[in-house]
Amino acid sequence: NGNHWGYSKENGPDVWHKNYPVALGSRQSPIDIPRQVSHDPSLGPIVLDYDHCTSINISNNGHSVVVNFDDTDDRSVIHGGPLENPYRLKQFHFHWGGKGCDGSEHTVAGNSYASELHLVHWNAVKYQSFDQAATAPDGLAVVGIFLETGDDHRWLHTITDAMYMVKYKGSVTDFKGFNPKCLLPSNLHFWTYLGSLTTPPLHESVTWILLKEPIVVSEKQLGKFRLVLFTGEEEDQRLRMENNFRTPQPLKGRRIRSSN
Ligand SMILES: COc1ccc(/C(C)=C/C(=O)O)cc1
Ligand SMILES: [Zn+2]
Repeated sequence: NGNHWGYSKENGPDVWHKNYPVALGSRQSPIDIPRQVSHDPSLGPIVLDYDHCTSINISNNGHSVVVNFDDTDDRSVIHGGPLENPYRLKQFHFHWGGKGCDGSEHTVAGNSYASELHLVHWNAVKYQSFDQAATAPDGLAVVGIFLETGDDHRWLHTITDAMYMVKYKGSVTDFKGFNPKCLLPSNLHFWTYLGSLTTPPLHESVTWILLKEPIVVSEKQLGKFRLVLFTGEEEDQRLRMENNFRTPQPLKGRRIRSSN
């Protein structure tokens, strides 16, 4: 409908609760990760089995740039850590800021990063579809990876080179043979807590697994994210896609656990 949600003053995170009252719920994301988090020795390592993953396409959904995967079987799953089942990789996408500004969603001791990558997975053991899992309290698992600026990232160019193909909202283009394992930091130590999607419908269905170690990308590579537009080719307004992040939400008594 007309006033579809977005990231501007009129349709952004501060007014999402009008159409999505769960925005004021008890397990919303993102959150700030405090300096001291309880270490849980019973938390095993997170395992990402992406060796046979099948990327399909890259698209601009008007809110982010999304790489979609074939999730018709268990070819790419994560398991371990806080998870009781394997969760299937569905898609990954990014959140970022404006030029020279930070754009992560989660913060660490009040500090933001330049950008944040979300790898979205769903519990295909308990649920028949992603949409069904997306509304269940243990339906989704999202791995969050912080991006900080520095040298060029060796593999990110395959994604940033495809950005000009998805400049406009609603555009999609083939994107095969990409394995997101190349976007992981060397160390998989993580924080984990129960939260939600960070965009509408904001379902409280996500087990968050946030990696402590950021990956490094260059300002030039991040700049290519900002060539993408929120708006469609047919719209007269051309709005650069940037600052597509929600700010930290109240913890409301939730426990955050730390792996090693
Ligand atoms: C069922 O509709 C959905 C729409 C968006 C999403 C995600 C994956 C949102 C987010 O990344 O915050 C899930 C389901
Ligand atoms: Zn996200």
